[in-house]
Amino acid sequence: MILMNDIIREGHPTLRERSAEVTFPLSEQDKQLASELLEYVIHSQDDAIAEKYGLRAGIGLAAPQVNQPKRMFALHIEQENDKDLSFVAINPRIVSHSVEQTYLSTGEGCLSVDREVEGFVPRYARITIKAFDAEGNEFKKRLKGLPAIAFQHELDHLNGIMFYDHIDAKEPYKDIPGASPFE
Ligand SMILES: O=CN(O)CCNC(=O)c1cccc(Cl)c1Cl
Ligand code: NI
Repeated sequence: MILMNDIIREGHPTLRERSAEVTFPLSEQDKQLASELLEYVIHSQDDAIAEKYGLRAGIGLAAPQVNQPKRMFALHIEQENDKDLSFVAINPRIVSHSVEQTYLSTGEGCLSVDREVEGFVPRYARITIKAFDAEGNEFKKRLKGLPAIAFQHELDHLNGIMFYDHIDAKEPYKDIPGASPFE
């Protein structure tokens, strides 16, 4: 299982690389990686397991964060209407997006960043994505709210982008035109 000391931190060059497309059928290693990424985010949100293994909570985890520069990440977001969002996205891409932007009013955090970086991170408010599952089946989703924000945070990791790259250093809380905050 993935533990905190498997997660690389800012300064490690892999975090600034563009990850490579995954080829199908997945190798056994890539299948294992995909399931371990999802397992990490699920475990990290279980207080008992997180405490037992010293896991810092996350709603997503990208392969480059465990020094595997491959285009895959996992998301696990429990939603009120218990329509949990829980999946691995392989070779993910945004196929369309709203003009409207949003941002998390609390800002974003990252397991690869051992410090608070304050400020609004502008994200597309709504996105249509396509990706493959571990069996090679392509799927399409329309996301908004936290799922949309998290998907963009993870996709950035596959392109060597960190969340704070989007924060206006001079005015971290600068109003983002036409954006409604996601509270
Ligand atoms: O790349 C994934 N991580 O670094 C996991 C830790 N960060 C989070 O769970 C997190 C926290 C706040 C906002 C967003 Cl969008 C995300 Cl993703
Ligand atoms: Ni991150």
